[in-house]
Amino acid sequence: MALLPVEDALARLLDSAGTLGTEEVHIADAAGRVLAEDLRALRTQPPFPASAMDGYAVRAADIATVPAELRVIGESAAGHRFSGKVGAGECVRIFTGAPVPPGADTVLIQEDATVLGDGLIRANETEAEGRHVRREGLDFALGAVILPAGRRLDPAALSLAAAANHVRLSVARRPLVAILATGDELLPPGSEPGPDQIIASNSFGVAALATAAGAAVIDLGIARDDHGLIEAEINRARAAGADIIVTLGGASVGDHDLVRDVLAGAGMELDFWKIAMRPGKPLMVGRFGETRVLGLPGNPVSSLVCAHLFLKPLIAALCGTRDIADIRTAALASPMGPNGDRQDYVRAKCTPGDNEALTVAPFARQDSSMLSTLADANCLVIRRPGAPAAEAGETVSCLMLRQPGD
Ligand SMILES: Nc1nc2c(c(=O)[nH]1)N[C@H]1C(S)=C(S)[C@@H](COP(=O)(O)OP(=O)(O)OC[C@H]3O[C@@H](n4cnc5c(N)ncnc54)[C@H](O)[C@@H]3O)O[C@H]1N2
Ligand code: MOO
Repeated sequence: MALLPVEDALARLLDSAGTLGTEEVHIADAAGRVLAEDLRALRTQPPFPASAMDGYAVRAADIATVPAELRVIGESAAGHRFSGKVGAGECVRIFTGAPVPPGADTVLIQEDATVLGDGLIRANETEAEGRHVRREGLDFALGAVILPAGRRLDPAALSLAAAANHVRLSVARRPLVAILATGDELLPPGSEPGPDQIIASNSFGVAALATAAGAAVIDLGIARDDHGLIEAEINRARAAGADIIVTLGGASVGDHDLVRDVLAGAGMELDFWKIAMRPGKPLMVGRFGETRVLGLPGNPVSSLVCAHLFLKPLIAALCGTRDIADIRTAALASPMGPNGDRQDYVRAKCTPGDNEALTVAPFARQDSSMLSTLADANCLVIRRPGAPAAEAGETVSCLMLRQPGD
């Protein structure tokens, strides 16, 4: 039977994945969270016509012909407005951010004025009306939608929300991701492995990816290849209220690959198992009601590549937003052979050239057990199923894992 294409697998995974409800968080704790509803300004910014420069608040008509002498009748500083009005032949010393007093319509920067003493200045340049004046509401007006629902609260969004006087924000509840490693051979880092043992690594990368994507994570540790032990951990994840259960390993066809059987026995509804992808063929997706299950293959590279392609977008969808993969085109530094029938994600390194155009060098070794090559890669060259051989210099698509050149 033909394996499920990657795009179809992703569409099925994301189908009906909506937000998990909302909660309020203090703005200081809201970084990376996703707005649950449109955010409206609670104030107008700037709340008054404000000077954009240090200088003198003047009437443009008074300096239409220069040089022109003006009388300084007061000062307007940020936080301390001048309470009077500027009349003909008058001006007010003003600083950046300060309210422009009534009567004045322009700010003459101080570089264009000479202080004459006795409360007088001389304007040496003309200035158009409204110059260096930020009109009231230039940034946003009371009641305006400043950020849409679904916007991730990045640095600019957080500062904007704060400027609009929000202190608590309604955000999508974080999905809870429970991660379970399986395998008799696995020990946690810091252990002294026996001759047949290795260190369980996948949970750490997958947890980091899930956290960065906006999830809360519980690490269920390592279950041995034992039906009862794996089932106990799955039950623990469900009791903890996991929205996504991620299993690592045991997803393939070997005699000790028990995960799928255990999950099925526990009542998981299997959506699909095995997809047309390399690495990551044994990916398994199912659900216990609203709890989604993502069975990632045990090979470390397969686990992380699947987490990038499937776990990240699923977390984003459950947060009410979209994960848009960073895919760039690059010229191949060396030729690639024809691809097989699975979509291949080839570990590679992208480098920007003089004109910013990218060149990508695929690595010779593509074993899905090799974390050293994955850590060295800054991108994955996407090779379509059945893609013909590609010459050096041909353009290919690269899924970025880090910045090019990094
Ligand atoms: N006869 C077949 N054999 C395999 C097939 C197949 O189609 N037919 N598929 C291969 C592919 S592709 C993959 S990927 C692996 C996936 O197997 P599992 O998901 O069952 O993973 P395991 O067998 O448990 O482990 C594979 C490998 O990864 C190591 N591992 C597992 N968990 C971790 C962890 N948390 N941290 C670090 N390393 C881990 C494990 O020791 C094994 O070396 O199956 C192929 N076989
Ligand atoms: O597809 Mo497996 O994930 O090649 O190593």
